[in-house]
Amino acid sequence: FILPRPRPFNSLLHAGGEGGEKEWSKALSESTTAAPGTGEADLFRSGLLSAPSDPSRQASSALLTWLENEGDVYLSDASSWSQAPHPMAVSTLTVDEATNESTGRGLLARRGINEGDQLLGIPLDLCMTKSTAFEYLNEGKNGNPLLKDSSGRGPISPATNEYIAIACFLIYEKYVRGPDSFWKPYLDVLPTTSEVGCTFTWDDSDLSYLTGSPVMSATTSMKIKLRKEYEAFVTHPVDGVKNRFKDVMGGEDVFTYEQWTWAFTMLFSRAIRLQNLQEGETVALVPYADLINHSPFSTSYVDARQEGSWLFKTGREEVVLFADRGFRKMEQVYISYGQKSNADLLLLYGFALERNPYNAVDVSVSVGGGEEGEGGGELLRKKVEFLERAGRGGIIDFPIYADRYPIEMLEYLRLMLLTEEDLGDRELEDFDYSRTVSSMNEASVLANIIGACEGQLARYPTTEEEDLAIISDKAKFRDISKNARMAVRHRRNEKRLLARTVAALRKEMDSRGLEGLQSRGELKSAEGDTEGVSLRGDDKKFMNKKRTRLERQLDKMGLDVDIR
Ligand SMILES: C[S@@+](CC[C@H](N)C(=O)[O-])C[C@H]1O[C@@H](n2cnc3c(N)ncnc32)[C@H](O)[C@@H]1O
Repeated sequence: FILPRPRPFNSLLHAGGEGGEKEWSKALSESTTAAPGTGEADLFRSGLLSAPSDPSRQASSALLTWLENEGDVYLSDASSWSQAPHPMAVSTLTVDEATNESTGRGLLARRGINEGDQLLGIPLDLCMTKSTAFEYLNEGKNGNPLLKDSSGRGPISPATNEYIAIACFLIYEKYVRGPDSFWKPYLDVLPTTSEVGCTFTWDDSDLSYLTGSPVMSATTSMKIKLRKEYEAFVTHPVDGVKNRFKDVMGGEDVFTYEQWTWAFTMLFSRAIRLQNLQEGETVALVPYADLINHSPFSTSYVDARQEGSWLFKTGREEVVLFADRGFRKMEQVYISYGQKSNADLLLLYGFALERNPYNAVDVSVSVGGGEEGEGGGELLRKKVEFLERAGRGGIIDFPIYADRYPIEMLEYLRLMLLTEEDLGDRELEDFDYSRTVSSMNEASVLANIIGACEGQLARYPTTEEEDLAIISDKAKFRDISKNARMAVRHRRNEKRLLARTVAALRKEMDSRGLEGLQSRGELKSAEGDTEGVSLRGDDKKFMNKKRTRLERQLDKMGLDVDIR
């Protein structure tokens, strides 16, 4: 039993609260001003909204109407009985303040927002999930035709990966159902592939600006992965949907690879993993919530909960968001997409940030110096076995941040650079690698990290200064594509981060009196003894390869992508 949602009305008799002076004056002021927040006209005057005739502004309005009509979502800027005015408004013209690049649509505070305020509540059945894909494609919900192949099965099966199910759903609704789709108002606000600009959709000319960056190999393997999934789900001669549903999906202009790439661009850049559902986790495209841009400084995350108050649960689930801090009127509201490096953001979201505390460049650390089986004495063998027992054999990627590197990396290197002399008559198990083993060992560790960073720096065809010169020539810089500008800024930031790490490590070696060991050549003999710690970005000949953070993240999405 759901009460009809009350419509706005202004009677002072229903001011709510305890009827005290404060309530009374609040009610008075709300009833005498046209709208307590910022109306669309105010936003337009401030340059935050385009003209009412602008098609992208009309598409935003159509989305809000759809949410109000189909989901009973309250998005009005007027207050109503028991309902505060909705606190946000859609802007079609947001920009990144540091770079002045367009960041597409975004949500703005239309009045002051307090920390803890609920910002939105979207019913789960207006979200695109594997379940809704099944309801619309397999069961013909809301007037959709029933899709059945020759053996009576629909396109989505329990075994279908969630991302692939939603990709199929998106393409079907946008390109097959088109104007008849229930989801049209939502599909109409989704950007194009090039507006988002994930690196796996860039052309070769734009990609060439990323030469030397670890994003390159991640991009290449993502392309390979998407192509493989396309061939398995769409064009496979027997099991592919083009063959199974020839009449609706078989045509040359639907379920194309371009549409597949667009669907995955939408998924990577705006799908949310809802964790708090009654039935566990699900991946979802959440209309309206997905208009909020990312800030690495935000601590707000979107998640699900049961609709209604703690007393009157409706049994339905909704997606909610609460403000992590106060927002001033007209300020842009941000959420966090997670603690992501610029490389991850560029690959999956098509942008990188000038200020990002989670920015990191991954360097690879491996056991064994050269070809498999080459070199390696007794001590190296023991180290490899020790690491394998600890589940850390083979190659490991460690993120280098601007101001820190993982303690785990130090521990790993201390072990790998341990000499016979350090060992004495003890076993490898007897050491506490979270502490300095010996001055010589510590100097080797720091020198190796410096070597890894310098090795990575040497892989870029341009220097940081050259990149800066390109960025500073404003007229020329504007003339290259947006992707190319992103790439140049990104590679410059990677170089800056690595150079800072090198400088900080040199300083640390100096302050700990370790620089002397290195310059006197004593380190060399220490390294010689270890027979093979190496740090490198792109060697393909590693044994027993470990997964990178991004690979693990993609694996969680059900996409087993090999990014090396
Ligand atoms: C979930 S959507 C947010 C809404 C989006 N701006 C739109 O127009 O639909 C994520 C996309 O927004 C853009 N975006 C989000 N945060 C950004 C930021 N801080 N800087 C630049 N672009 C951003 C990127 O294109 C990203 O792929």
